[in-house]
Amino acid sequence: MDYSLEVKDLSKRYNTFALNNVSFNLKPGSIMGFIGENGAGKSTTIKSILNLIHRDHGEIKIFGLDNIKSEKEIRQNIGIVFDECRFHDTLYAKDVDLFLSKIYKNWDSKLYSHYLEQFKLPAKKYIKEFSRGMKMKLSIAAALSHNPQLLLLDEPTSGLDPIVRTEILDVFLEFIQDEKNSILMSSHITGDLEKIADYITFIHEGKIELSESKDDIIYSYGILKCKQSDFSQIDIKDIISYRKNSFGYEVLVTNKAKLSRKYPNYIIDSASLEDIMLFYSKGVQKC
Ligand SMILES: Nc1ncnc2c1ncn2[C@@H]1O[C@H](COP(=O)(O)OP(=O)(O)OP(=O)(O)O)[C@@H](O)[C@H]1O
Repeated sequence: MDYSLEVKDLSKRYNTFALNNVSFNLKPGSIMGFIGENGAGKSTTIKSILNLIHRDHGEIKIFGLDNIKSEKEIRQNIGIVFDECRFHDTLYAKDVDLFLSKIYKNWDSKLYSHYLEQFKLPAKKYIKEFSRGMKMKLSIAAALSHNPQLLLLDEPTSGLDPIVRTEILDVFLEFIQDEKNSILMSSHITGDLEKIADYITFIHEGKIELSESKDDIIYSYGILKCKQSDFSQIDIKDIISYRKNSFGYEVLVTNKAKLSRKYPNYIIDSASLEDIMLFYSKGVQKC
């Protein structure tokens, strides 16, 4: 199996929004960060992958199987975490064990207890008395304890402090160590993805702008800075997007190394994932 997840030409139209031929692939043994501004289409894509919403067009394969025809079989092998805890407030963490053992064939109560211990979650305390961080850790413990091969995570670390986030990111890194498992994780915390993701897929207004190795993106993208009077010297073909400020222009470019030679008089700084998102969202796009 070449890919754990293949999304091809996925389209979905709502009244005022459309996913437009979304395509990307996720390799086993890797983490893909799924980024984009609010309303870009991340959750709509993840819900389509899980067949929670009806798509208009496209094909989705998970472990090489069609996500609709083989939904039941696939679900047994996927761990899901949304940004809200899906367990009822009046349950104890230990009740989740009983409940999910009836749903998942490969449910591993020992592994679940191990995660409760690792995350310092009390087995006998109402979930309504858990903090947000505790609820997220409970969701992650539950998502991992039926030994899935794919984790689909929609903002799993939102609203959590850096210590809890680091703890959770370590668990995700451990999860993919066997080279069979993989993770698709949407997040606005691009710094987290810079730490753990192997690939980044960036969606903007329902369209995939890039889906590449994180290292290639960080190596290739840059921000060229020039004075207002020099802006016309920049070849329009080299401009992805630009922003004007009081000092001059900032231009998002790719192929930083080549352009540093082409424009030796201008500074080209490295671009972070946040910069890239910002330029696509707030900059003026030229090509
Ligand atoms: N059931 C629905 N009916 C109509 N429009 C919807 C529905 N669900 C989502 N949308 C719209 O689709 C667009 C994309 O929403 P989506 O939740 O996929 O974005 P997102 O990238 O996950 O955003 P966020 O980062 O804020 O979670 C938004 O404009 C949203 O209003």
